Amino acid sequence: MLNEQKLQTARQVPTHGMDMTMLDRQSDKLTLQQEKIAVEVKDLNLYYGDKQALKNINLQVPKNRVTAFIGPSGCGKSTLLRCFNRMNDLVDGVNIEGEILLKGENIYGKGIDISELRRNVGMVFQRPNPFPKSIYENVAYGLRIQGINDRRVLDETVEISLKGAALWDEVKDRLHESALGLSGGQQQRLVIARAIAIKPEVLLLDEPASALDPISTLKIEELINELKKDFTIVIVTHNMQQAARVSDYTAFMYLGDIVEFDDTNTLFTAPSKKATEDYITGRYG
Ligand SMILES: Nc1ncnc2c1ncn2[C@@H]1O[C@H](COP(=O)(O)OP(=O)(O)OP(=O)(O)O)[C@@H](O)[C@H]1O
Repeated sequence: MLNEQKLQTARQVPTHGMDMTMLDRQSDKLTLQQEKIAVEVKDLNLYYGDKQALKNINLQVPKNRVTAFIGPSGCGKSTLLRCFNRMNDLVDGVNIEGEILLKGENIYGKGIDISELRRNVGMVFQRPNPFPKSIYENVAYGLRIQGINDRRVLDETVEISLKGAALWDEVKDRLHESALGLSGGQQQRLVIARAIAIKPEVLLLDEPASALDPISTLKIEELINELKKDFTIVIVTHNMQQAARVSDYTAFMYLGDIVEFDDTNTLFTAPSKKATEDYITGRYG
């Protein structure tokens, strides 16, 4: 139902005051068929005890793109994100069925090395969580636990990662000072530098800017746009404008289902499901 009339209608509905013209930044419609797929979710069900939190999820996450999960509180966004690096394994009473393929291998299969998985799939949380160590040691941490202590390699990685996280200029003269002395926005970029230092395939961002002020939020959004050149990014956000600004593809979730998944432009301007339209136009959620 992506006809011109529907597109016009969808563009006319009020969308939480969102400026939908920003979505015209992509002149060409992205199509999943033309993408390389980084992660594939197949028939994924997740139960917390008796309660089913994810219902038969099937999803292809395109490589070197930003994919956003949106939907009302409790719909399963964070739960789905945490499946990508098996963070839910840590929850008591959780039961997971189905497959998630990363580089063709089922991460829930037998013989999977969880530490190796988490090296390949990095994660950044809502609240910045730097270690109580120096800025330098925070970024070098992942290499050190791999046994890499060569000063030249560490120096180079710290510099490249901090540059990659758009933080280098602000901290290059205080690398050996405590990371806890940085502002919240700087700490979040430091945590991103720490995550990218070990060159993961996929970077999971769970509401990475929701605890930050507007300027820091903008910096994180700009950073996400840069990082997708090197990483596949999946982001959970409550903020629909943010999803529209930063993502290439968006999944709208409701009650544990993916109701609709499409390129962001289409999902926000011409959703094919009424539930999606109701959500993005503020009728519920
Ligand atoms: N550790 C847990 N144990 C039991 N139930 C849980 C647990 N974590 C989440 N849930 C339940 O699973 C469902 C999905 O939660 P989840 O946190 O994934 O939703 P969400 O869409 O990310 O919500 P929010 O936007 O509020 O963060 C909710 O009903 C929630 O109560």
